[in-house]
Amino acid sequence: MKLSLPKSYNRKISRAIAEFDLIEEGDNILVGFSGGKDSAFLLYTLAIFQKSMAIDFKVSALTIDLGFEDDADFSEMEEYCSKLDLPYHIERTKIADVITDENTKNPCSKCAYFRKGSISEFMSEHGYNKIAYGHHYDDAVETFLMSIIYSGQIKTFEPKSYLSNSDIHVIRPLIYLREEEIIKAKEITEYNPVASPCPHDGETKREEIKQLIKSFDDSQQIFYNLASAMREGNKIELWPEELNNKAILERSRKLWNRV
Ligand SMILES: Nc1ncnc2c1ncn2[C@@H]1O[C@H](COP(=O)(O)OP(=O)(O)OP(=O)(O)O)[C@@H](O)[C@H]1O
Repeated sequence: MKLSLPKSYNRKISRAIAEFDLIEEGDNILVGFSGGKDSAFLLYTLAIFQKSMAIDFKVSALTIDLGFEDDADFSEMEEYCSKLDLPYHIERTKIADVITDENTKNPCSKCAYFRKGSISEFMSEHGYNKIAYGHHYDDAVETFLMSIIYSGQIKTFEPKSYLSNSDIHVIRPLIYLREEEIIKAKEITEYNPVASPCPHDGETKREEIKQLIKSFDDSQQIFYNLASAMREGNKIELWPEELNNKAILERSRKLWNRV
C-alpha cells in the first residue's frame, strides 16, 4: 500500500510529536485500535512517521475484544494492519458482561477502566513502553467542558501523560487534528470504520456536549476559545480555595464577637 499524507495533516501531527515530546528513540509503541476512524487514522500516520522520522521506534496495534459477540470478526482490521505493515494483536475479554449488566452503574467509565487494565497488562507482558490513543482536538475540548459541567473540575486529558502504577506513557499524536479532518481522511486511508458493537454508543454525555458546541452561531471561534482556556499559562482569575466551616466560624467570631 502506498502511504502518503497531505501537508496540513503532516504539519499538525509533527507539531504535536515535537511540542509534547511524544516519540523517542527506541520506543515500543502500542496503538489501541478500536476499529473506529480515529485509531485507524492514527495507525496510518504512525506507519508513515515510522519511515520518515530520523529515529527508530516500533509500532504495533492491539484490539481489546470486549466480548459482545462470541465469534467477533476482526479480519478487516487485521487486513488493514497488514497493508500498513504493522503487527496486529487481539486480546479477548468478557468486559461486555459488565457493561450489559443492568445493575452496573456508569457502564462507560467501567468499560474504559477494564479496557485500560487489559491494555496495560498486555503491555507489561510484551515489553511496550507507550500506548497511543486516537483522541483528537475535539475530544480534548469536549472533555474539558464536560468536566467543568458534570464534575465541577477544570481539567482534561494531556497529549502525553505518565502512568506510574504501570510505568507506561500515554500519547495522543492526533491531538491537533479536528474530528472533521479525521472524517475526511477516510479518503486517504481507504479504510471503512467498523461500527461499535456497544449498546451505549452515541448516547453519551460527550455527544450532548459535541452538539452543544456545534449549536453556537460562532461555534468555530468558541471551540478555539475553549481550547485556549484549557492551556496552562493562560490568564486564570479564579475564586480562592473554599474555606472549611471551622475556619469560616473562627473568622466570623473574630468579626462579630467582642472579647
Ligand atoms: N476496544 C479497544 N481496543 C483497543 N483500543 C481501544 C478500544 N476502544 C478504544 N480504544 C482506544 O481508545 C481511544 C479512545 O476511545 P473511544 O472509545 O473514545 O473511541 P473513539 O473516540 O470513537 O475513537 P475510534 O474512532 O478510534 O474508535 C481510541 O481512539 C483507541 O485508540
